[in-house]
Amino acid sequence: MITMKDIVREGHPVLTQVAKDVELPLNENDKKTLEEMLLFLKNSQDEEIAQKYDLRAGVGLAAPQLGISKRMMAVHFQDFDENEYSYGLINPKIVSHSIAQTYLSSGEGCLSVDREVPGYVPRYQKITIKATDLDGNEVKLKLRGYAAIVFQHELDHLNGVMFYDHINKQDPFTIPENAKACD
Ligand SMILES: O=C(O)C[C@@H](Cc1ccccc1)[C@H](O)SCc1ccccc1
Ligand code: NI
Repeated sequence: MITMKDIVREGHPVLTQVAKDVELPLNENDKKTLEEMLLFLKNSQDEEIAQKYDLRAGVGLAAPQLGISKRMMAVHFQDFDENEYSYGLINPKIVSHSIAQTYLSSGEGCLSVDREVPGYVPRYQKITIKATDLDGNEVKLKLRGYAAIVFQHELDHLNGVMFYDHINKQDPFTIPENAKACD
């Protein structure tokens, strides 16, 4: 099972590389890795398991965070309207997005960053993502608000971008242009 020792931390070059497309159909090794990533998120949100294995709660995980420079990501969370999202995705891409932006008023964190980095992280308010899921099906997801933020955070990892790269250097708490807080 994946634990925190398997998650690479900032400074590791893989976190700033653009990950490579994954060959389809998924080979056994990549499928196992992606299933393990989804299981890690579920374990990290289970109080007993998280305490037993000292896991930091996570709602998303990207393969580069395991030192694997491949375009695979997992998400497991409920949004503020209790819609559930639980996916292992391969070669995800944003096919359309709003001009309007959003952000979390609490800022963002990252399982690969062992420090607080205060500031607003501007993200698209609405995105449409296309990807292949763990069963080999093409999925098209229309996301907004918190769900859009989580997916964009993970997609950034596939492009070697960290959440703090988006924070305004002059004033971290500048409200992003045409943006509304999502929480
Ligand atoms: O490091 C990661 O990629 C996982 C992040 C994803 C994330 C961070 C901020 C905002 C949206 C997604 C972790 O989930 S950070 C810990 C966390 C846990 C619960 C809720 C939000 C953030
Ligand atoms: Ni992260």
